[in-house]
Amino acid sequence: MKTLIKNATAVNEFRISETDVLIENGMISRIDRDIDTSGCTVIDAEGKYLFPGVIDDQVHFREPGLTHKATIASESRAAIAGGITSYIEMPNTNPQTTTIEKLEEKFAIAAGTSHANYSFMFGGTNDNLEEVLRVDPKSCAGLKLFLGSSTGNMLVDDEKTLENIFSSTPLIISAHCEDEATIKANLEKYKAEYGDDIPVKFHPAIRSEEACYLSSSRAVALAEKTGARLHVFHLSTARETGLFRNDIPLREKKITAEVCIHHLWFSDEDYDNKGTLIKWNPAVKTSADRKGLWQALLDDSIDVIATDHAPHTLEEKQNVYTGAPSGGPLVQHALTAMLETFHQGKISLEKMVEKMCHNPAVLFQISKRGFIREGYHADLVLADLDSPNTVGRNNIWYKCGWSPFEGTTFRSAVTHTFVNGNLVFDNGKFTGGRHAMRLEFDR
Ligand SMILES: NC(=O)N[C@@H](CC(=O)O)C(=O)O
Repeated sequence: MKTLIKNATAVNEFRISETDVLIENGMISRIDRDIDTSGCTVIDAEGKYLFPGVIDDQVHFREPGLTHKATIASESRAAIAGGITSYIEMPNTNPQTTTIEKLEEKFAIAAGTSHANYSFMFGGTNDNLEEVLRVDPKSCAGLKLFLGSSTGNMLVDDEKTLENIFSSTPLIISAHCEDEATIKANLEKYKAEYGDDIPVKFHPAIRSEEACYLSSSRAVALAEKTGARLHVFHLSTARETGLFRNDIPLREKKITAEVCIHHLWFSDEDYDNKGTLIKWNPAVKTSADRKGLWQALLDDSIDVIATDHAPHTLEEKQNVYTGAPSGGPLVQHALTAMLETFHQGKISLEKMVEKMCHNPAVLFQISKRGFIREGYHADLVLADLDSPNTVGRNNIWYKCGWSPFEGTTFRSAVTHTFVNGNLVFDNGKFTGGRHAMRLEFDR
């Protein structure tokens, strides 16, 4: 079967050009103008933008064990509606992904239910170093370390263990960096004044800039000392961005950084209106922090944009501060939110594609994805940049049924998503059928 995407405006490898793209056997077989339509299913992409499928390097899909919040099936479906065709999922499930057996169980669930291409992070703990060292770097995306506590109680705080992990694993270490002692001391201070019902606007004072900087700078120093390959997840402060280099190409970096949609979009001015719905770890901080993150993204100190998609039920989120879990769902709206920032003049389409599609593939050495290239898997997204739509409960695909963007009108819409050459999302409808594959790595 041949599919031909006709007259698209492709954004790829720092160029924008009019082109046709021919798909055969799940792969991109030709990129050219005026490709012959005979024998092809033709997708008219006139006036639409074509991007490589987005690769999200940090999601929590809650399976196994937390399926009242989300499942691999439900969230990967929301992901393809949002143009995300591949994802890397985190180990803070129940049971945690801290043995090779548990890792393979997750791969089995994804093989049977995922709508988008998948891989997983192995979880490091204070006491599973031996198992970490058994993980084949080709078998999964990398090693996740929670250097600050968050959903799922996976804090790694034993200094000796950390140093051992950093100096011995060949895996890419992806770290959640927030200093636990600082957070605890801050929390006690606010609890003394407010009890459990702390106004959520103090979340960034509790999970403070200092907590982030202390932990990120320690992780970076440890990586420099040991030669470990470190990727710092979800930077949330301007100050942390100074820890990362932008004078060498990504392929040569041993220490890299990610920023998430919510830290680029929201600021502490939004707590009054959104409350615990925008309670994330690390916390959304000041507008000056947001500005610093944008600057670091554009000057390449930050390499990747991700979601940290972390759904909880609305009921859970509506608890008072200490009981409301941190995290929120984002995969369906990440690309349209970034396209909105393009409309606002904050980023070029080429840069957006670099940070959401190319760089996650390069950074994790994902085989044949992340670019529109002949011989690559046909993971592709078409978007209409002039199709205003408002996020509301009637058009949200997350199992939890809510979004921090509710009420927001985006000017752009994802119209078509292809996973491995198959049209899986077509003008607001899922076509049925699953065509996802396990991600492979060129390591
Ligand atoms: N980001 C969050 O606030 N929450 C995440 C965990 C995490 O990444 O910290 C979750 O799994 O709920």
